[in-house]
Amino acid sequence: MPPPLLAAARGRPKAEPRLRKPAESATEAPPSPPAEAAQAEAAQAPEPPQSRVRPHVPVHADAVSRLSGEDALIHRAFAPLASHEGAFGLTDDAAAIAVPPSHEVVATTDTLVAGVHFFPDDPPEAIARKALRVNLSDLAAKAADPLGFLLSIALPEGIRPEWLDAFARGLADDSKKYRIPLFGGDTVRTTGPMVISITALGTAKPGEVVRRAGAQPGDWVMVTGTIGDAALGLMLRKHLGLKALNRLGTRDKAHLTDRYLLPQPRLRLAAALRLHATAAMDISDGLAGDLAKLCAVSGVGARIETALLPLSPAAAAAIETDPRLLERVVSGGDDYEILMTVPSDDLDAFVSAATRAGVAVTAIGEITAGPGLPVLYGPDGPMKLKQMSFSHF
Ligand SMILES: Nc1ncnc2c1ncn2[C@@H]1O[C@H](COP(=O)(O)OP(=O)(O)O)[C@@H](O)[C@H]1O
Ligand SMILES: Cc1ncc(C[n+]2csc(CCOP(=O)(O)OP(=O)(O)O)c2C)c(N)n1
Ligand SMILES: [Mg+2]
Repeated sequence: MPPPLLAAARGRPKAEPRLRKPAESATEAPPSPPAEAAQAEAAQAPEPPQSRVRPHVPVHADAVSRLSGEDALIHRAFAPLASHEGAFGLTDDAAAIAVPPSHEVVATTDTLVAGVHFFPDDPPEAIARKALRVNLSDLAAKAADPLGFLLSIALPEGIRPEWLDAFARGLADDSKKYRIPLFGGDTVRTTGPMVISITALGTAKPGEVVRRAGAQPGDWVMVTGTIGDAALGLMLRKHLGLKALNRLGTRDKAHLTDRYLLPQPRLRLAAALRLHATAAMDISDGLAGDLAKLCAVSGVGARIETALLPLSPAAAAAIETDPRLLERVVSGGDDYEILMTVPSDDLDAFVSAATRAGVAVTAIGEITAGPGLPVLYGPDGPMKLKQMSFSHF
């Protein structure tokens, strides 16, 4: 016996087909009519039915959270971050988000894998914040304003509730700090290492996004903050036993390892970038390799003076003891600073705007006619790098 609903459906008289005949269906696009005919057809066509506007319905999130362990976990850890009404308290299939009028959506995603991007025993708060911040850094490099983010997390066996609560706390802190609410995500079990993937959405006015393509010969090459701290911090974390790093004082060491753990997305630079930068990107893989990518898509070359690189006192002290560390500084990655090019006529205005925004910027070289790989001049002339940047493959 079929269930009553199915039986009723079977007994129903066939409805008139409402779709077009198969020959005209979407699988084979009909030839496009001439413009005049199309206009006439449009004039006669009935108004498309208006879709129903559904009122906002209060969400019974507590009841949902009682359904399964997975729902309870999502409700407890992540729902508090879903402050946007359109995230429906993380109880629906998808979020529905209004974009501010006359803006476009800027979308970016980055994945972090335990053992590849962070150490499994890093503090869970810091892992969460890093996962969000590396995405915010991409939005910052495009001069976009944060709108919201999606979080997918694959958890191995043995992750304790306290770990997840701390992870959620770190994420909540940064979600508030950078005013970027959680729109949704996915939580799954994995038999491999932990994987955290965040997709950040931002907004910008059409044409305002600063591209990697756009650098012009004669532009200044500039960076925010300091370069190389995180790469040296990673060496410290890996206990590579390098004298130059081990000899640093406790505060210097803490500075480098903090810079590895917690990137500082330079979102405040957005207005200055929009006004003055011809090209921009964030430095995730390493200055030399990332500049090479920017040059390649811009069809230019670059000449960098490493003596001009902004270094923290800790990095400067380490390089002074062991000059070979300069190579790590320019190619190690994990900086999450912004690399941008600025026409020489705009330099003063750009530096003033950045300074007003509280972001330090430094000119480190110039864009040359190309295309070609950037050349980095060190104390002994052009550097011959074993590799320009981190690469997964
Ligand atoms: N699996 C993928 N599917 C689609 N696009 C990808 C994928 N991986 C990378 N990309 C795209 O390739 C470009 C370079 O990626 P990546 O080097 O990771 O940039 P970023 O340093 O900004 O994260 C970006 O436009 C990114 O969106
Ligand atoms: C435990 C650990 N080992 C090595 C690194 C170095 N590292 C891993 S990925 C990466 C580059 C950035 O990651 P990627 O996935 O390439 O980010 P994207 O360029 O897409 O933003 C670096 C420098 C690290 N961060 N942590
Ligand atoms: Mg990426």
